[in-house]
Amino acid sequence: MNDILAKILETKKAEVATARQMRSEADVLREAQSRKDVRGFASAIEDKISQGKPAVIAEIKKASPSKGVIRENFNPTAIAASYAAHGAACLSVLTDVQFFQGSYDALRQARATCTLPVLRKDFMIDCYQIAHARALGADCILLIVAALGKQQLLEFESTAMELGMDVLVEVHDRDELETALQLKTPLLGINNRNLRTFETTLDTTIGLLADIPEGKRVITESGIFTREDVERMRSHNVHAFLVGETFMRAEEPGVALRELFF
Ligand SMILES: O=C(O)c1ccccc1NCC(=O)[C@H](O)[C@H](O)COP(=O)(O)O
Repeated sequence: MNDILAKILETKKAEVATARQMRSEADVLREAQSRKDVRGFASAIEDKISQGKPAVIAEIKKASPSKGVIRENFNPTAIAASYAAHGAACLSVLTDVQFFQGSYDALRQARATCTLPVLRKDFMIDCYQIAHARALGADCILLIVAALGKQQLLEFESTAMELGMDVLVEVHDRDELETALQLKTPLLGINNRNLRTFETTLDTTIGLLADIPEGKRVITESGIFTREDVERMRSHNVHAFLVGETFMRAEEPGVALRELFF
């Protein structure tokens, strides 16, 4: 696999190995288990939707492999406060340093600023990262089917759930969907972006909807830019959205959220 996802996953392996040398998994797990402050991520999404509103997972990301630096003036505290003031259901915070210029502090600061539940947006390849996510304060983790085998998905999901976190499982095509449906989590992200080619089309979400059973909450991810995009999704009964770039390019991200969705 000579692509960006493969490079990211290789880098993660080295990162986790270094982290393990700095601090044992048992120690991280103890801290994760001692935190009793988990916020309901899935329930925050359902609350919005039950009120007839779109559920927006508002992303905090400075840069990405496909777009380079997206936001120069990057202040996670101010961005989180802005999102919270303008109707976000949840936050998604990039913690990957090398490819997204994220940080653990960004997650800590964003979460400390508001009462919204927070997704640790990173590339999970090891149980160590799941425990570390909760130790940092994350309320939900992302599991990308393209990055993991079935046994890892099941194991990581159960570790996250034992720690009280929700799980967002992410797919891009029908085969990945079939695997994702074997997990317990109701949160099913469909990434409109192909993580290997960066091609992004909302047709990806629309094309998979017929194969998704009752009981799963579809979250459309990436490439949402206009009110027409939002209306198109809502006309297909998709009411949960994960949006980054559109908000990150706006002077006031929360105002951009309100204008796009409300
Ligand atoms: O965005 C990338 O370049 C990327 C590359 C490799 C793996 C993941 C990548 N992005 C993560 C995401 O999918 C987005 O941050 C998220 O869905 C928000 O998308 P957008 O609203 O288009 O910023």
